[in-house]
Amino acid sequence: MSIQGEATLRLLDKADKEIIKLSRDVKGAIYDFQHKFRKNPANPGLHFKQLKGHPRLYSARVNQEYRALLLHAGESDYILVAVKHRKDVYENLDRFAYQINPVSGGIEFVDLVTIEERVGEQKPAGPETLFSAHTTEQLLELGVAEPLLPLIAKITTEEELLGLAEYAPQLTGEVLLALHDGKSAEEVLDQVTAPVTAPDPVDAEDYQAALARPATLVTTEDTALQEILEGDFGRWRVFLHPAQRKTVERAYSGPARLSGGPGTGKTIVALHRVRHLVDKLGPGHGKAVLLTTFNKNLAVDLRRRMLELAGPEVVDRVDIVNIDSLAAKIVAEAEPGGQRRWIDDTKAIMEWEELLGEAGETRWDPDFLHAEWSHVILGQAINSRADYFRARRAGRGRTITREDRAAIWQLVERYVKQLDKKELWTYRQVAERAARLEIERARKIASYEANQIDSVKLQHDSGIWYRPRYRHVVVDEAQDLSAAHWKMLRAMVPEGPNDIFLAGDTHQRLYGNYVSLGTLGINIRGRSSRLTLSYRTTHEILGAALGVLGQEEWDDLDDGRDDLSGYRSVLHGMRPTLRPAPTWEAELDAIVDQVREWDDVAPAAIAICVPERAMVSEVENRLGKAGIFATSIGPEGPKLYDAVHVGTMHRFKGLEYQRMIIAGVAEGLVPSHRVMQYERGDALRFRRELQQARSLLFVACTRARDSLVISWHGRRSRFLP
Ligand SMILES: Nc1ncnc2c1ncn2[C@@H]1O[C@H](COP(=O)(O)OP(=O)(O)OP(=O)(O)O)[C@@H](O)[C@H]1O
Repeated sequence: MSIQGEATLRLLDKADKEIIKLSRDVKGAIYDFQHKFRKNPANPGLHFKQLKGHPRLYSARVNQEYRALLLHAGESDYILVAVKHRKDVYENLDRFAYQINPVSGGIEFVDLVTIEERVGEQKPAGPETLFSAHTTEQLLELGVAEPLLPLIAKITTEEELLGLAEYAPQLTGEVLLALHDGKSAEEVLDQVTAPVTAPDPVDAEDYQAALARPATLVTTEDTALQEILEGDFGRWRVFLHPAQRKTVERAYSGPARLSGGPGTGKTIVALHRVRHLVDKLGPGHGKAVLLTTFNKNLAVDLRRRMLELAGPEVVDRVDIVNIDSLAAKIVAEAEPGGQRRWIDDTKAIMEWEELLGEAGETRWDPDFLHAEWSHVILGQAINSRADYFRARRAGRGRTITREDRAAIWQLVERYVKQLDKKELWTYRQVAERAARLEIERARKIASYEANQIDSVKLQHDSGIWYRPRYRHVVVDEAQDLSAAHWKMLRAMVPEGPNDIFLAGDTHQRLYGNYVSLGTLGINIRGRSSRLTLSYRTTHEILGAALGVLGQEEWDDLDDGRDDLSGYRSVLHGMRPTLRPAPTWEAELDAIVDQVREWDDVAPAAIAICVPERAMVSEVENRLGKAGIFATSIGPEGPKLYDAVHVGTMHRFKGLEYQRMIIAGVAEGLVPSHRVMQYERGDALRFRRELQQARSLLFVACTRARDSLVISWHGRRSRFLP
């Protein structure tokens, strides 16, 4: 083998965990080492040499004491698998093992001594071990790393298992934890192993092929190792789960959808996907990629994370904006100088209240009329009374007569006039208008392409050349977009490979927008994938959160069903605390006590979530009086960072905290009295409202990374176990 010339040096997943713990001096030496090595592995100062009995394993000198362990992956590709003290390398070479996993096809390295130390003192193998019910063949078939089998055979406690999983190859840890959670071998094969199984037969010696597989968890960029050494390391930026990486890099022939429970990394995949698409486009093309989401604060967060992941050059080529701001921009562009203010659904319902009060109308409530107008009339672009008489009212529950329709149409006309007079526009109106403008624009482009003559006229009309707005559209929080949003997006990007990529989870739908993408020209059939491993929340918190969802059925944005089978976590911690209180006052006192008890973490690692807006300031005040700095989360995110965050459940979407208290989880609040008013009457409406209330609590519960307290006063919520 020749080692002349330049080499690549990647870092294997989990090697970072030991490197982070080394002293600053050693880290500095690794920094110099990696530069030298990449330039010329044959540099005599590196003492580069093969380890006895390990044809692919090499050591190289980092400094006088420390050695880097390098796995040769063919040609000039090397993987840094560990940095160790000299004596830990040469004294016991049997401690190291590596392989291409025959199931996943990924490169794996294990240091048996380190893992044994993590597992702790064990009793000799006996019948009482955790995995004695499983045969060696079974474990291997599931993808467990063979060199670890003797150690696995001795594990007797969950603590030992967690110790092993921390340093074992990813798949081994996932499989063992899923078995330990009580899943059958068949379930584990189906839910854990199958999604990361290599599609083609695995050649145990072809390390070059293995290096390219998503199952090989290595850094791809030179900068990653530097970031670890500088202590500025986000694992999400470099070690994608094989299922995540597959989705990031896949070439889709049309629109594709990614689903998955909370914390499975959908946003992370969306970010990586954007970078991947920009890289593939090559130079030029302007801002050819759109990255959009529902909430404004999440769009701000996406920009921050996109910068962190890909740097300003990539970000400059991406439009990152929340969907309603995008629609507003399109409308403003078409109608410059407009004076209108835009209002959200809550304000729009207040406008309905005003109108119904003035009209003395009591047959319908403001919620009902707003939904009828938004979903049936605006949603289907109905412009006349006659069309409304014929309109489909799918999913609206309560049936209405012809006379009802006539009366509703009249009220809607009055309502629209009232908004016009006040120069107001609801976001739904803006979205509909933007969709129509974009559809018109797409039509012009198509006619230009079909008939060159039109181009003269087009240029004449507007003075600009029409071209598609984007080459690729990537959507996060897709479950909350409305039909009008999708119509607008569909028109913004020409149909073709990788045109639209959407990530979302219908279990987290908070804004009542139910769509069928197929009917909106977005055909995702055959291009759907799902993530199942949560990186955020512990197994114990996930269990409680799933309990909140009950036995409801959930859609897949496309007339099919979605579920959370296989949704799991490899993180373990305390069970959530369920804490009743006699009164709201007592609950507030308990919040203060709990936050005081959590003085081992920074205030901003703690959040308190409540069902109603008025409760936010009450919590904030009470904490303030107790000398605890607290801040509320507004529409644009938290007002301050170095404080305990307090907000309503809606505000927590997409966020995460180490410790969380969800307070006020009582009947009448969760679900609210407003929801319960539909119990007698509109059955479909009631079901949907109840489902949405469940989703809201589910979202809140899944924001917690490792501690969750749920409290209530009065009667506990029906959603709690
Ligand atoms: N491959 C990974 N390696 C390390 N951390 C990861 C990885 N993927 C995701 N994470 C972390 O898991 C957490 C959740 O990720 P993300 O926000 O993308 O999940 P999500 O599926 O979008 O969640 P939600 O549906 O709740 O919004 C984040 O802290 C993220 O950094």
